[in-house]
Amino acid sequence: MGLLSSLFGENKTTPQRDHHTPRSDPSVKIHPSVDNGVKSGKSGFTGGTLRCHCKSDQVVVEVSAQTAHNHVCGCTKCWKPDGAVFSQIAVVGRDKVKITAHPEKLEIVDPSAAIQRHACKACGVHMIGRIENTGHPFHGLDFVHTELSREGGWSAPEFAAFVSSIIESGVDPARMDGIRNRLRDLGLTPYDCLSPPLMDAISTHVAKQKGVLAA
Ligand SMILES: N[C@@H](CCC(=O)N[C@@H](CS)C(=O)NCC(=O)O)C(=O)O
Ligand SMILES: [Zn+2]
Ligand SMILES: [Zn+2]
Repeated sequence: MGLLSSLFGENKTTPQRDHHTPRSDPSVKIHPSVDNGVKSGKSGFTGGTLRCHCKSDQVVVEVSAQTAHNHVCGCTKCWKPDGAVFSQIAVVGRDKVKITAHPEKLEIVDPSAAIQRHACKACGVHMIGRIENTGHPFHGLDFVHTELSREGGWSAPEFAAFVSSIIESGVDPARMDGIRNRLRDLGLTPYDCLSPPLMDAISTHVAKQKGVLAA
């Protein structure tokens, strides 16, 4: 069935909420950091140390500030721990991020992507996502997975991004209602791109670049 006929045709495949549809699917492994409830961040927290999953010669990244805009992401590009359907990812100023051990083990997963994800060649964990394009709305921010640190107190995930994209990793579309409701139960409002404040920030940046809004 084509895309349009699946959306508008008689054989509509999008599941409708009825008594067979679970309100929430607590069996889904969203991400280990949120599956037992979202932990709050600590005020006054000033950063910590991220380590890759290698048993020896770990890549180490020092982050010397609290993160912001932490969220879970369902896209296929962000690194996820084994068994998780979502990644957990936050941003921090790139001047607060330093690779302090084994930078030679890092490689950029996709140099053509807007976010250059530096992954450990040995264990596959993404240590930083960096934007080199100075015109990008998020230039100056690095993306980090704070679960790679032993410290507690990092900013808590606030929402779920790119939720529909989990289907691209093989999740059955029929489970989407249950998974979105599980995210809502956890306090992570599901969006199919980024959250409204972040989408507004991107469009504000683009509007200023185009000159339709005062810089
Ligand atoms: N549906 C796509 C979405 C990919 C996507 O756009 N990811 C977002 C969220 S991380 C992004 O900002 N990508 C920029 C990039 O990867 O460089 C997928 O799952 O692969
Ligand atoms: Zn590693
Ligand atoms: Zn992502």
